[in-house]
Amino acid sequence: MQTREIDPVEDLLAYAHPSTPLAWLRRGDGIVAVGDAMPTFIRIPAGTASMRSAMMADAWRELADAAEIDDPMKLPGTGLVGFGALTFDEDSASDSVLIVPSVILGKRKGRGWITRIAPAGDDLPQDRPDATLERRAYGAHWAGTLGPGQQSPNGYQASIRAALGRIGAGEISKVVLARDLAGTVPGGSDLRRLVRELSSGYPDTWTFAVDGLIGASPETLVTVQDGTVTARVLAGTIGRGADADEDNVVSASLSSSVKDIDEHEYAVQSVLISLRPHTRALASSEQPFLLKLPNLFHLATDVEGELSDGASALDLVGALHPTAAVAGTPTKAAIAAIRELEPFDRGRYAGPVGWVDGNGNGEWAIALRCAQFEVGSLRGRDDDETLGVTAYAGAGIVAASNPETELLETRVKFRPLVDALA
Ligand SMILES: C=C(O[C@H]1C=CC=C(C(=O)O)[C@@H]1O)C(=O)O
Repeated sequence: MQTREIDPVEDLLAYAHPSTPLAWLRRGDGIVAVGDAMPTFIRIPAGTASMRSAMMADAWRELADAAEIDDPMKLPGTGLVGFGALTFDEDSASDSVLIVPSVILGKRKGRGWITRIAPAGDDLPQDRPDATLERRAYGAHWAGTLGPGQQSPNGYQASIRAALGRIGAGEISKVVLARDLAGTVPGGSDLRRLVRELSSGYPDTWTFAVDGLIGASPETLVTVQDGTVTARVLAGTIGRGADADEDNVVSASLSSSVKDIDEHEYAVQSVLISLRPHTRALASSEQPFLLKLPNLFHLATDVEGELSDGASALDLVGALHPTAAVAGTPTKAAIAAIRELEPFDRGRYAGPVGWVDGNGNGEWAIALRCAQFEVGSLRGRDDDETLGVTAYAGAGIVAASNPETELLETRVKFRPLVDALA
């Protein structure tokens, strides 16, 4: 494979495939797979005996070890890259995937590049590596529908009450329960429009499109870059106020809410415990800070350490997932409660989504504020066939949770997707 510096491209998404975009963006920077070039898929289906993230990490290591890497730039996202989306639950019926595109365009801090990945023996262009790049005009505006999914608002509140019973009985301390919205989008929709709207409306999030999973997540599961490991833990949420004064009131109430601070602390501890064996000098701030997004405030804690054992970003994904920001505490009992109290399979919602490179560096988010589009068989599909879509949002339940407030919180978390699909 070969990476070459090119003039930075203004709109990376303009080069992506309209119906199966593969993209990872933040503040206009990022990487996208170009057009129709067929990627290589590493699919880890349901029912595999061992941990799917470990199988993926092994498959990636094998591929990376065999690759000839020609990457003079050595920036995050240059060189050999695989885009991944893993299921939340090992028992999910959905596949976990790692996709290696044959052409990638990237941009970071004013520098642009093109990466071409080809089987050994194939010729790669020596000069003007971007000569054949073609922008694709965005397709017509489209709107989708989203309505009740398998978990109704009443059903959701009933599940929260059941969870509160288990918390009261001492079985669990925290569990994150989600609900779903289901709908369709017209056949032939240019899904890049949705990705573009999410990345411009929520520039501080990781905006992703991987195998039909599209969203804008504020939560960094883990990044690894040249031996430095970071994470951004989020838990504890309140909707934005109508104006600056109301924003001050609601954000102050979140910062002082014992319930939210508790909920947050479980999530921070789960990340610290999982990262500690792989790092030295692991540090996090004592107090969470307020992360302000267009739709809500979160309590946030940034974590940073130095990698001590050569683990790859994918290895750390396996060690960290599922954190208590999306599962609960203790993990096993929380997963059992989720399986019983959520009447649907989460698929890749709340799972790890991101990329890994040939040296084990990478950026991974938790797939939140997202929807799964049924694009599995999209290429070669009839253009007028509508496309199914399911969106998900959840909330952390602790002893002091109120079912109605948590339901409202999921409504606020659905906003990015619901607005962008409307
Ligand atoms: C489970 C979700 O959010 C998690 C991440 C941040 C804040 C959360 C909360 O306050 O409940 C959740 O733990 C979701 O967006 O679907």
